[in-house]
Amino acid sequence: MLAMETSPITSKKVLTLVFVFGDFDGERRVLLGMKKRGFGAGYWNGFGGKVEKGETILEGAVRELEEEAGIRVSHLERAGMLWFHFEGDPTGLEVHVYRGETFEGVVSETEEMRPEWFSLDKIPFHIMWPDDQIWWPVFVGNKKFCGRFRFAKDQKEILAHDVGIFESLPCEMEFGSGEWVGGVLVER
Ligand SMILES: Nc1[nH]c(=O)nc2c1ncn2[C@H]1C[C@H](O)[C@@H](COP(=O)(O)OP(=O)(O)OP(=O)(O)O)O1
Repeated sequence: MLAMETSPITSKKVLTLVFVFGDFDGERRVLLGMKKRGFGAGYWNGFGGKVEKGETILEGAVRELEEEAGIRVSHLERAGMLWFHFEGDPTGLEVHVYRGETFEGVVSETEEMRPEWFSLDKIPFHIMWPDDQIWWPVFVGNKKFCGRFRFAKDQKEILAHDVGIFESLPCEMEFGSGEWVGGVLVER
């Protein structure tokens, strides 16, 4: 197999992604938001965004959830880390994924997101980032995970990826380490 040509990553953006789960008469659901503008507009996703100067990643996650869905959480569990690299873009994304189980306040639509509860057997993967269906089963299985995805320039096609289950986070795997070979990540 030939190594695929990749463009280098020279900087990264640290982002958060929060999924809140709830029980509705015994049916487990997850709160997703339809992104109304910006990066990933038109996709259902968890809530999150950039971590600001002076706040921890967890604080950033809590703030974004309140700004985008109107709810406050006192506890979020660290669930996974995802790295994204788009061909031709030197800035990689380091996304910290969190899970929440309880919250205060009323779920509300905001300028950025239209929230809706989805039963776990009706997750709208066809209207989500294409990587989501790959790591989702590990995430809902309550395993800690790390995943790396290399997207084509069109931000739709996944050229290479791998997802691993880890005992604890951050995982030993590092963003940008290893070499992408024909869809499988090969460690250097
Ligand atoms: N491939 C991917 N799969 C996924 O599930 N979530 C992704 C993703 N790539 C990015 N995200 C998430 C991380 C984060 O929660 C969100 C992007 O947040 P941002 O706040 O950066 O977006 P915006 O362009 O709206 O930013 P602002 O310009 O600050 O409003 O999308």
